[in-house]
Amino acid sequence: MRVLAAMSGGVDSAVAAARAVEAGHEVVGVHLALSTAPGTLRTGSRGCCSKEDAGDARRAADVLGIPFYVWDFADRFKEDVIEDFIESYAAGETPNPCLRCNEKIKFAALADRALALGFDAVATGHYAQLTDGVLRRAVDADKDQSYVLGVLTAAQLSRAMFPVGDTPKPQIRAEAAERGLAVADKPDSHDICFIPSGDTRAFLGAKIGIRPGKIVDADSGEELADHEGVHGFTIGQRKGLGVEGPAADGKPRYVTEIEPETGTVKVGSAERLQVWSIAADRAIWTSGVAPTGPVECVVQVRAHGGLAQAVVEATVDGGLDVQLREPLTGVARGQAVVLYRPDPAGDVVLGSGTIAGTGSDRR
Ligand SMILES: Nc1ncnc2c1ncn2[C@@H]1O[C@H](COP(=O)(O)OP(=O)(O)OP(=O)(O)O)[C@@H](O)[C@H]1O
Repeated sequence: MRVLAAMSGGVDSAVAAARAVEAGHEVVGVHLALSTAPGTLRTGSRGCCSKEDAGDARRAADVLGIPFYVWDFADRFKEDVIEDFIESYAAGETPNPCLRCNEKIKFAALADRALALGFDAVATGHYAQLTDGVLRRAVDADKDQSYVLGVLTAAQLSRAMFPVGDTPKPQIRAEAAERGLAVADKPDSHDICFIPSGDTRAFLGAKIGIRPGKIVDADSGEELADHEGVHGFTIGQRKGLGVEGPAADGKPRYVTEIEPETGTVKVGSAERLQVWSIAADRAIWTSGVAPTGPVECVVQVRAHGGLAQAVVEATVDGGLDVQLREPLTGVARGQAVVLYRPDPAGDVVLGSGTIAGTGSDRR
């Protein structure tokens, strides 16, 4: 096969490319330039956008003896990932930009170009397993990225390869060292690649500006404080509320509701966070076919944790109706609900939807 290896400059994608070569594929490496101003980005740390990362990717490709190119996808990334992220937060949601990047950039724009150039597949260093179109969690549970890949359609999965998903991360580092790849000890990337400071609130504040609103007690309706915009909050957040002390009953307060129209952020007790049902839109079924009846699943509602047994049904408008068998907390609009097969391994991805609403009544 002709395989395009997406090389970030990190250790995982370098080993992924190496394994694709070793498997006998004809491999070409590509680094995506995702920032419109790479020169202004930090050195020393990790992310998607620095010149240093492009150089590391090129050196890895040299070691592997494969052709290497840098493709400029900065405009697409800005439009489809960064702007979507900002708009989603401004609308009171909590988006996951990695998920959007997989859906719109790596396995869409990049894969489309690869296909047009005669490649059969795109290989990445994502930690997930893919066999005969079946997407599964990675062997290394701590590194598993199946959640952010759960948005891929059957067609997108049919041209993807995840060569490192069957191996624990420490082994990948050891393998990189054995292969003479200089990135073997490069630190893992963390957080959001286009916010190198890690300060999401400051990033959003600079982009969205100040949109004042009130923090209100969810029980009494009492106004507790002013805030500078709903983009500073996420469901389940406890710290940084700017509200003095606990509630009257002595219990800590959490963000329980965000109303973007009025700019109201409601805070209340942990019990108010309990969710028993989820409405999602933009459903995707990895098999390519929506089931006709209810399906038993294990659902995951954020990148790390947030797992529960559920019964899921496809809705006529292309969404999902998720009825939980046990309550979940911290379920935010804009995040994905990813569905896993409820067998003991619980590792096969069945599909996903984007969380559009939640309900607190048990059906
Ligand atoms: N700028 C980029 N150019 C090309 N491919 C990229 C880029 N950023 C990410 N990727 C691809 O997407 C995969 C997952 O990205 P993620 O940011 O989660 O990687 P990572 O955990 O830092 O892995 P790595 O060690 O390869 O950087 C990478 O392994 C790589 O294949």
